Amino acid sequence: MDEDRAESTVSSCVSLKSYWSKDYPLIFVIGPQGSPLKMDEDRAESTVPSCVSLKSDRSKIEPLNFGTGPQGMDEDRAESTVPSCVSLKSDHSKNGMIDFRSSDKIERGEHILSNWDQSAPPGESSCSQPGSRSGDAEMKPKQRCELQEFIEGHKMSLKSRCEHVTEGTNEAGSGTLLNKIYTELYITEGQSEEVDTQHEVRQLERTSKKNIQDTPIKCQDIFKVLSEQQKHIRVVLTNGVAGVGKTFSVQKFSLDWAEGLENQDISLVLPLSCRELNLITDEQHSLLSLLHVFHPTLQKIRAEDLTVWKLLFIFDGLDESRFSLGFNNDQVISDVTQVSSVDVLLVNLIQGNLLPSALIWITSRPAAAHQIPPSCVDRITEVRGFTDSQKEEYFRRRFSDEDLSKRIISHIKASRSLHIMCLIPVFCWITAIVLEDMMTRDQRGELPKTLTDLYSHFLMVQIKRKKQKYGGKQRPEELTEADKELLLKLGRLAFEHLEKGNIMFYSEDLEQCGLDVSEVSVYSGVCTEIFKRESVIFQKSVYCFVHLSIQEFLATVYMFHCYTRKDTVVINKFLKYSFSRLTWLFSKNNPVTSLDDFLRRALMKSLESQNGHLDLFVRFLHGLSLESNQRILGGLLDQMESHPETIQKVLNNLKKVNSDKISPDRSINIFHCLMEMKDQSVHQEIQEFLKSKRKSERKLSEIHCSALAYLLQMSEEVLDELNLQQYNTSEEGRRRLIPAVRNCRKAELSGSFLSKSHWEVVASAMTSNPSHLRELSLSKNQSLTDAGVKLLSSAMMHPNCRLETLRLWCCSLSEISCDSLASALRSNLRVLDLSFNQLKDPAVKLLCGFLQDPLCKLETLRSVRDDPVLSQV
Ligand SMILES: Nc1ncnc2c1ncn2[C@@H]1O[C@H](COP(=O)(O)OP(=O)(O)OP(=O)(O)O)[C@@H](O)[C@H]1O
Repeated sequence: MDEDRAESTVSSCVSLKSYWSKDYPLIFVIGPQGSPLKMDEDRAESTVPSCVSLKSDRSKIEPLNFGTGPQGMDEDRAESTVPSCVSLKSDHSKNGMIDFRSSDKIERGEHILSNWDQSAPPGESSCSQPGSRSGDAEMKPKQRCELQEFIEGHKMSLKSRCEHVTEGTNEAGSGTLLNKIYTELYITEGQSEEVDTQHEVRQLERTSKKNIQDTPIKCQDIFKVLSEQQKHIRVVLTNGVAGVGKTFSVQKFSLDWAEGLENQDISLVLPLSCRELNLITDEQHSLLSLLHVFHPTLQKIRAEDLTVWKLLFIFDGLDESRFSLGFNNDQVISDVTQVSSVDVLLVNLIQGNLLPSALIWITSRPAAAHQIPPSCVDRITEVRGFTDSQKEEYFRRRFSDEDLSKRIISHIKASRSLHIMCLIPVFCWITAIVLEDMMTRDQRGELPKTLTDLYSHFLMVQIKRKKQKYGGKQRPEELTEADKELLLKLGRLAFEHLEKGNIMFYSEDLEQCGLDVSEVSVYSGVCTEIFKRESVIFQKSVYCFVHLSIQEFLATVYMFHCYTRKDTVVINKFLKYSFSRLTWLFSKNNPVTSLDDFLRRALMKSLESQNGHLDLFVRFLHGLSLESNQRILGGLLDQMESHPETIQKVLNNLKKVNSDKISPDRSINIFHCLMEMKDQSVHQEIQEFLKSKRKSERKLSEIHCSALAYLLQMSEEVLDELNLQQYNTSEEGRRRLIPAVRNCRKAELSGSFLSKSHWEVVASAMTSNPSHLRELSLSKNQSLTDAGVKLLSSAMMHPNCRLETLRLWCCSLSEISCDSLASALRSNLRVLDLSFNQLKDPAVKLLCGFLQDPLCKLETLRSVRDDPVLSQV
C-alpha cells in the first residue's frame, strides 16, 4: 500500500455477519489526511457569521446558519485511502474496546483524540467566555460568540480532514485534494432490491449493464425536497456495495458544507463512523457525551444547544456496526443527556424520539440496510458507482498527462472485464495505479487483460513503491527473500481469514501468522493500519486489506505457493470439505496428484460455497496456473513447469465439470475461470452462436450455456424472449441459462426441473432495478414447492416488479401455494394461469376473496378448476 496510507489512522470494518451471509463486502477507507489546518481567510470570513447575526431573535428558534465547519467524517477514515475491515464475528474484535479517558476529563474539556487536538483547536478568542451556564433563556452575546468559535473550530477540523485524500507515493499530509480527484458518482433515489448474497465482483457485473434510466440525485441534494409529492426529508438511507463511494460521498458532502458551499441551512454536520462506534463495547453514553468523545472540538457544547440547532448526524458504514439495532425495543430516550447504549441512542435518533428535528444520514452496504425499518426512512438512495462517462472523467481528473489518460481509457474500453470492473471506483483506483505504472515505464510488457494479470501487477507496483520510499539496494522490480516471506505471511493471514470469513484483523491475528506488526505498516498498500496506534481512544490497532479482492488475491498466492511447495497439510485441510457432497468425485484419502487435480478440487469446493466466497479466489487460482502470470510476480511463486498438456487438461475439466444442483450464478464462475486462463474458445463460440441464424441446430455444452447466460445477462439489449426449450442442450445446460432471465421480457421456463437456487434467480430478476420481466411461464414444473411459490409471490409484490403474466399450469399447486399467490394479486399481475392444478375449494375461495380487492389488477384468471375454462374477472 502506498506509504501515506501507512501513516494514516483510518480504519474501517465490516460486519462479517453481513459480509458472509449477505453482501460480501470490502472495505475502504479513504482518504486523506490531515495536512496542517489552514483555512483560507476569505473563506473563513465568508462562511462564519458574525457575532451580531447571532443576536437576532430568529436564531433562538431557528437553526443558526453558521456555515461553519462540521466535524464530520471520522478522522481515521478521512485520513486514509485504505479500507479496512474487521471480522465482526471474531472474538478479537469483540474485545476491541475503547479505553476512554474518564468522563471528568471529558467534562474538563480535554481532548481525547490526539489528532483532533492538533487539527482543530477551538482556540481562545477575545469573545470566548468559558463557563457559561446552560439553559439561559437568552444566550449572552459572548456565549454565542464562544459557541460560534467552537463550531468554527469543528468546521475547520472537518475541512482539514476532508479536503485531502492520500493516494500514491505522496508524503503523508501532502495528499491529493479531494476536489481534484472527486468524480461525480451515479446516485439514484430508490434502490434496486438485489440484496445480494453474492460476491461483489459478480454483483457489479450484473449492475454494470443496468440501464441508466433512473433519476439521478446529487449527493448534496439528498435532504432536499425535490418534488411536490415529497414531504420533509429527515432520515436518508444510502445503500451501495463495497468500494462504490459511500464514504467518499460523505466526505464530499462534509467538505462542501465545511467550505460554505452547500447545505448551509444545516448548523452542524456530525459524522459518527459506525466502525468507531463499534469500539465502544460495554460503556454507556448519552448522545451529548458521545459527541464530546468523538468531536472534541465541541467539548463545550451544551445539551440545549443541540435542541436549538439544525443538526445532521451521519452514520457511515452501518454494515460495519457490531451492534444490532433493536427497533422493537421500547426504551425511549428523548433527552440528550440520558445515558444508554449506543444502539439504543441510535435507534431513538432514527425514530425521532431524540432530537426530532435532527437530520440523519445512514450509509450502508445493501445487506445491512434492512436493519432500518422502511417506515423510519424518508428517502433511500443508492450509490451505483460510475457511469461510462464518469469512468472516463475519473481517469482524466486523476492524470494531468492527457495522453496517458487517453491511453488508459482506450485500454480499459478494449478490455470488457476491466471496463465492467471500473464501475466501482475502487477498481478504477487499482486499475489507474497499475496502468499508470506500466504505461510510463520503458519496458512495459503486455498490459493486463484479466483480473489475475491486474492484481499481480498491482502487488508488484506496491512493492516497488515501498522500495522507492524506503530504499534498498536491489532493483525495485526484484523481490528479496524478506519481501517474499512477508508477502507469503500476509497471504497466509488472508487465506486463513478468508476461510473463516474475517476481513478485519488485530495484532494477535498478525502475530499468529508470524507477521511483525511494524513491518506490516511499511506495506501499507497491501495491509493498512486502521486506527492510529498513538490514538488514546483506541487502544487496539486494526488491520485489513485495502480491498476484499486484494485479500482474495493474496490468499490465492499463498495457496498456490503451498501447492508448489507440496504443503499437503494446508492443501488437504483446505480441500477436505469438498469431499462432503461430492464424494463421488474423489476418493477420500486420495492425495492431490497433479495441478489439474488440485484445481478441479478447489473449483468443486468453491462451487459448494453457499455465498460464493471462494469465487474470486478460485478464479485467481486458475489464473496463477499460467506461467505468464507467475512471472509477473517476480519470483514470489516457485516457477512451475506447467506443461501444455496439463493446462489443456485443466481447460478440459472446466469445460465439462458437472455443476448440477449448484446455483446457476455460481456455474458462471466456471466460465470466468476459463477466461482467467486466457482461453477464449468458449467465448468466441458463443459469439458466433449469437450471430448464427439457426441457433436451435447448434448443440450447446453446459459451459457454453454458462457463457451464454453470462453474455445475455450482460447484454445492453434486453432479450424479447428466453425460451429454455429452444436451446439444443442438456437439462443441466438449460438450467445454467436461467441467469439470463434477468435481462429478458418474457421467460419460458416450462418443463424444467428447477430448484430453490433457480427460483432465487427468477425472484431476483423480478425485483431488480430495473426489472424487465413482463411474462413468466413456469408451467409443468412439478418441482415448484410451496417455498418456491412463496418466494415468487413476494417478489411480485416488490415495487420494482413489472410482471403482468404468470403461467403456472400443471404445477401441482397446494392450498398453501394458492394462499401465497392470492396475497400477490395486489401486484401488477393481469393474467394468471393456474390450469390443471386440481385446486380444491378452499384454495379457490382464497383466490376469489382477493379478486374483490380494489388493488387487484387481474384481468384474466385461467381455470382454477381442472379444465382450462377461461374466465374474465
Ligand atoms: N467519487 C469518487 N471519485 C473518485 N474516487 C472515488 C470516488 N468514490 C470512491 N472513490 C475511490 O474508491 C475508493 C473507495 O470508496 P469508498 O471508501 O467511498 O467506498 P465505500 O462505498 O464507502 O466502501 P465500503 O462499503 O467498503 O466502506 C476510494 O478510496 C477512492 O479511491
